[in-house]
Amino acid sequence: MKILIKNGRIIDPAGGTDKVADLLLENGLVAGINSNIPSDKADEVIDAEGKVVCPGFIDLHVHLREPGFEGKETIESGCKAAAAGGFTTICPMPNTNPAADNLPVIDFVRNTAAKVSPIRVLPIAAITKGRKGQELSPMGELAEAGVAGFSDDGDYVSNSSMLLHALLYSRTFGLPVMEHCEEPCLAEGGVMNEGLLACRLGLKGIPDAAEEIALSRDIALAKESGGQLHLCHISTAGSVELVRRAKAAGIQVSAEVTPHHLTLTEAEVSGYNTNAKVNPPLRTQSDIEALIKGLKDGTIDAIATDHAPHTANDKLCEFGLAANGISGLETAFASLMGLVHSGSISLSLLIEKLTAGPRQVLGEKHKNIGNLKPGSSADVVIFDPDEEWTVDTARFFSKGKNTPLEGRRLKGRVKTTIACGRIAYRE
Ligand SMILES: NC(=O)N[C@@H](CC(=O)O)C(=O)O
Repeated sequence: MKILIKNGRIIDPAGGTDKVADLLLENGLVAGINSNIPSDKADEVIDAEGKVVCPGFIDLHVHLREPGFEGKETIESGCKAAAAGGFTTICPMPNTNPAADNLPVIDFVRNTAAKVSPIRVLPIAAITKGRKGQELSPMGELAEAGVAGFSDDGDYVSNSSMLLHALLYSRTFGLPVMEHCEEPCLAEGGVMNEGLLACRLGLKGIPDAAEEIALSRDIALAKESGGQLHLCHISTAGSVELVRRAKAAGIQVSAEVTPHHLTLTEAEVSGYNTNAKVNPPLRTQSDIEALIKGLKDGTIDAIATDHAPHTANDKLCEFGLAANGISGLETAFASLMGLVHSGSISLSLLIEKLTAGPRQVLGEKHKNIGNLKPGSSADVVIFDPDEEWTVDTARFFSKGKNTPLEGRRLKGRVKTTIACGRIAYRE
């Protein structure tokens, strides 16, 4: 099977490419980039004039909810949503029921994905059994089975000795330990960012310190162990500075930020909108500025959606009782394009943080994704950077309609997603 993508602006940050040319995909791999590749060579020709062609996006952090919470999302609905969002590789988190802390659950996720998913699914296994923080999961067995990393996401591994050992083991596996940094005593009962607005709304806040204390301890443990620490969804200016200093000191640490923490502030919560309730909470404009600076100077390695779908009932309730999370796969790219259109970041930086950046966190084993070098996996997204559209959750592939972006105009639209040389999504 040969697919020829003609006359697109090909941007591949890993290969330093940014030019108008043709891209040929053959037998699931990138065959080459050239000008005027003859069309008769291809089974399918896609006209990409005026569009951008880049490596398929990689999302280090999604919640697919299956097994256990199929009312919120299934592997099939989540993977279709991902493909529609331009993602060709996603890493589902293990906070399912049962938790993905053992081989049968990991196998179930992988086998189901193999049957129903148009894109690549690289599951993350739990750090501790049942994500309870008491006893390590069989990390060696899970690593051998090919999981992409370890995380108790949704919960912080409070026991320092437990996390130290997980980091020590991660060294032998060459896999990231992905931490949800939240000091539970400080965060307890909090439902939004701590500050004046929380006071005015009468809601209990979560202070920056809850994230920063947790993250500081984790950095100390990464230094102690030499393990590969990855910090999930960092959200405060203080966290950016702590990661910056850790990297400068040579500690092996990487970090991700979500599209919502880069584009939305706590003001979204003003009308007690439960669709803006998320963990970590939406913060302030100065946090956004620090996070963008962190993307630009390399402190933050990747943008990850933390796609957290919930049912309508999970959100149709008092603010304090509503579930945390934003369904993000289908709006991530376009909402981030807002940062490009406003001049806050460049298009190539955005693409880098959705492709080469997360690829690096996954390690050498996955070096054939996140770039368009010949021989790499034929994972490609074609998008129109200027097309405007209105978010309509009724049209989401995701079962999770929980987004504060409903009805918003966004600029930038995914047109075609190709994963492993096959069309995964076409508008
Ligand atoms: N990010 C979220 O707001 N929610 C996550 C878990 C979590 O990180 O709290 C979820 O699984 O729903």
